[in-house]
Amino acid sequence: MNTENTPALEIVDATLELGDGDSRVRALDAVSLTVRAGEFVAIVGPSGSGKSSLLAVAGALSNPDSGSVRVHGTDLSTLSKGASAKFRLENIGFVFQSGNLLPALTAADQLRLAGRLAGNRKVDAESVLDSVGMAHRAKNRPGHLSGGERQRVGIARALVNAPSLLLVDEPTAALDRARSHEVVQLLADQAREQNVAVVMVTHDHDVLEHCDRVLEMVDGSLGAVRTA
Ligand SMILES: Nc1ncnc2c1ncn2[C@@H]1O[C@H](COP(=O)(O)OP(=O)(O)OP(=O)(O)O)[C@@H](O)[C@H]1O
Repeated sequence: MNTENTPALEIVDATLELGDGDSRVRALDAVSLTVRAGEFVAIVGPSGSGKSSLLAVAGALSNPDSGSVRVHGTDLSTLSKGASAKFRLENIGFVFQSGNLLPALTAADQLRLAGRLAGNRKVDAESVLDSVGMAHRAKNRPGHLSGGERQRVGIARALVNAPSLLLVDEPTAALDRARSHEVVQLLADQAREQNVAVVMVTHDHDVLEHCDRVLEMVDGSLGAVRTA
């Protein structure tokens, strides 16, 4: 059911418990979230409220105990471990706190490797880097890039296989205020231009103006702070 109207992400009543015995916690408590293609959603909330757990179930990294998670119409619980890994590579992009780039590879090679891992040998690394304003740094390794530039390359790498869903974890944690705005504006631009759904977890309330919707996680429950 890969029609144009299918949401990029549809989580219904997801509950996830972590830990054992007395330390068992309900990281997700009947969480529902629908994100359309091209939409940019921010998730805020205190430490330990369940934000990373939400990204983990949305990214097919863990299965909820109950409820369902669909990415572009595919119910993630129906996938075997191998199929889940393949699905993740082809359909979901991840952006981490400080880019998480491989030190030995040039910016262009980071993208080519991500393409090859997903069976995509025809990656036009230069043009994807160009779309995030980094074509002029294609031959640089991460050690010769600024924090903001590393984050841009990380975003380009996450987009290289044209995912339906981009999951972004604290992208501005290592950046100053000006670079933070630039990187989150870039995510907003990419959501629109590539028609990709973006879910970003952040503690940085300063950058929320770039998002279409802001949701707050409290004790495993998700509520709206601002709607589009
Ligand atoms: N592997 C684990 N085993 C047991 N409990 C865990 C595990 N991972 C997380 N938790 C607990 O689950 C709850 C939700 O954690 P989660 O990491 O999703 O929160 P978070 O909002 O992302 O926090 P932060 O902002 O600090 O990263 C917390 O109470 C945490 O202590």
